[in-house]
Amino acid sequence: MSGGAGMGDGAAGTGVAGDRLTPATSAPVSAEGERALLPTANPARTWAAARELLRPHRGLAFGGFAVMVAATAAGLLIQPLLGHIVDLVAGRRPAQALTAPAALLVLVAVVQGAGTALGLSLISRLGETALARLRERFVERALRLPLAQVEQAGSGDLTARVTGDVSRVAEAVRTALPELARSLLAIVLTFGALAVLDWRFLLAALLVVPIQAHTARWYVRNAVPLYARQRVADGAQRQQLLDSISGASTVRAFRLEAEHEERVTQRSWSAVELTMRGVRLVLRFYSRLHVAEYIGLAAVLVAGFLLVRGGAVSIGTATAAALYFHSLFAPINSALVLADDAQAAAASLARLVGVADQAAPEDPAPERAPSERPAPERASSKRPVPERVPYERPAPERVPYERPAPEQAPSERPAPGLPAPRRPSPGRPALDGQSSEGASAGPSSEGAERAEDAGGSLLAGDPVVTVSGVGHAYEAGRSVLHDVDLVIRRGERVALVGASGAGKTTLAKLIAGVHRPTQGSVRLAVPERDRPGPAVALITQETHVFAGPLAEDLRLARPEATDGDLREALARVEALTWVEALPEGLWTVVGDGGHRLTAMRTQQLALARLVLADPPVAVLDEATAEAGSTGARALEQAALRAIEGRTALVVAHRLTQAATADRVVVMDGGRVVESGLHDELLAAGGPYAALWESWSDARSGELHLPPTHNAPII
Ligand SMILES: Nc1ncnc2c1ncn2[C@@H]1O[C@H](COP(=O)(O)OP(=O)(O)OP(=O)(O)O)[C@@H](O)[C@H]1O
Repeated sequence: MSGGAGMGDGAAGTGVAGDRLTPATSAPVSAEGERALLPTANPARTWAAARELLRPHRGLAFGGFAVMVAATAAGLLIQPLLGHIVDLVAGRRPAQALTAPAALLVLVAVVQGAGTALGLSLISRLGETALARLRERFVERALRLPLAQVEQAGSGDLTARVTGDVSRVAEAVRTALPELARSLLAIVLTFGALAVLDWRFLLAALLVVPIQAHTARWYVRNAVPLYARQRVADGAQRQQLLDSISGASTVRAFRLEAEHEERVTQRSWSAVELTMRGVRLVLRFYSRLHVAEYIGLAAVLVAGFLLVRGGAVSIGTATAAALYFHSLFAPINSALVLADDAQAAAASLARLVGVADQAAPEDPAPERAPSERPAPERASSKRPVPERVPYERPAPERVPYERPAPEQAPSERPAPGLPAPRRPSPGRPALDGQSSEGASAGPSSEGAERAEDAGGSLLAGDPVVTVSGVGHAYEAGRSVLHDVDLVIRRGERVALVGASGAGKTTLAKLIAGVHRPTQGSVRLAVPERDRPGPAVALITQETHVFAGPLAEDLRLARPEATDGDLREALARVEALTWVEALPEGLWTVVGDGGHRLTAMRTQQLALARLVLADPPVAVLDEATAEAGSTGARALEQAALRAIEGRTALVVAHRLTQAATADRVVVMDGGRVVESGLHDELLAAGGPYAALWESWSDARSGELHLPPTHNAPII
């Protein structure tokens, strides 16, 4: 039973256990078929992973097992001792004759208790150690999963695995596993003891085995797929709750409350329905077991009656046999119940192994630039400011969509599609394609080579970001970007504007390297700097403050920064005053459980981290969206100061950001539709002028756009 039970799960819809063609992991689609969830290991791989985890602790495993066998065997002396007492009483022996067996009973109980406690603690230690290793591996891999994969699965799936699945497996390791081992031992040894009393008792007791084996097989056959579906439904339900709650303002803005309620209700009910099916299954399972127990007990009693009548055994021996059989009820039931827990735990384990087995990224430190300084001890468990790398796809033959950079003199403007003219300049810094994730793995280095081939250094006006023929689809067949060409030149500050859903965030993420374009290429060519660091950093409004002293949070971006550097960075984004006013200044504990920071302050810290990380290219996406209008203006100023001297792409949700940019790029329907100076574009009376007008009207309160209107983001 336990073998089959332990193998529960479900690689939902991916094949049969042991089938050699079954992939080791599968990426199930949620019950609604809407999301490709993170992969789940198949049963064979789950077993193998469990064995791998236990292998280094074989000594502990054998020791624990031996102690448990000894303790259980000692416990089996109780029934014959009780039988002996029955014989003494039936033989009308004096009361003193009971003293010795009674004393032995006490001794057996003490030995059994102490042995069981020791054995359980050894087995628990074994389980906890293995679990700790699995958890470490899971977290290590989870932190390195490609963001696109996590986004596709939904963070709820990952959250469900980190919380629900980890605690289910931990609970099993702490309680179910040791108890299951104890019960299985008790069952096997008790059958042995019955044989020692008289082989005919064993025969009578074994009558139940076919019934129970059939019941167990029936249960496993039904429970395995059911538990797997339950896990998937659970992940989908959590994801829906997260989607609806975290996007509550959007849901309300677009009047989608009813639709979301409906989706939550649907997913909850599918989870409830599966749970109820599980309950009914368990009830039917127990009723079959009880029938088996009473058939078995009746058989042992009849055998005892016949054997005593034939003079083959004493009443005491028959009593001991009946007690043995009765004592099997508890371990058999508990083994089956625990097998139930083991089923659920195995399904959870398969989901953890599925993630833990994800191939480690080629780059051992994917979030860092290849030449980035060695991580100091304190930074090892934390992630730096999200920073990304360029990647390279074979660039199709295209003429880049490009307008001359505004600061260039007309005579210096390149012809459309041609690189900017280069002037010899001995003092210019050399080029390097360095950046974060995967740069060393190859693709990104091409950009560097090309840049160096082209002259080895950059001037103001040289392309730093080159987007060529880029298209992107989050889901196959549903392109959200089409044929985007864009060149951002050194030192240029480009504002990206457009209606909601135009594709601004997608383009920003592609440039920051969060996603790979499904078509075309994004190249970065950045100058080599004295201090290695990320080539490009992205700030979104989902900035995070890690729990701990504020100084440590800032040092994620530059671990070797002195307190003076931190203060300088804070001053640059106008945060130093409030930081120094905190109870312990830079050492105030912030984040969960610490001093709570407003959204605006959190954004300021993100900007200070950007200053410290000092990337040549900065991508700001909605960095000021969280703040109220006064705060937004202050943040706008802080952002301007943080990106001073960098090549920057700013997703401008307030068009004042566009008005002061070097160039405005307007997107609509996943395409770049206009590009130029604010004044030029206003004068041209095109899409930008229309956006500006509706934005200005909305700001002055003359126009109140309905929430579902395809309005510019403001
Ligand atoms: N992770 C995703 N999975 C599937 N579709 C997505 C995803 N992210 C964005 N989209 C879709 O891509 C399109 C472009 O979205 P994007 O967020 O890039 O636009 P945007 O201009 O930044 O809009 P907003 O300002 O509202 O964020 C939209 O239709 C959006 O629904």
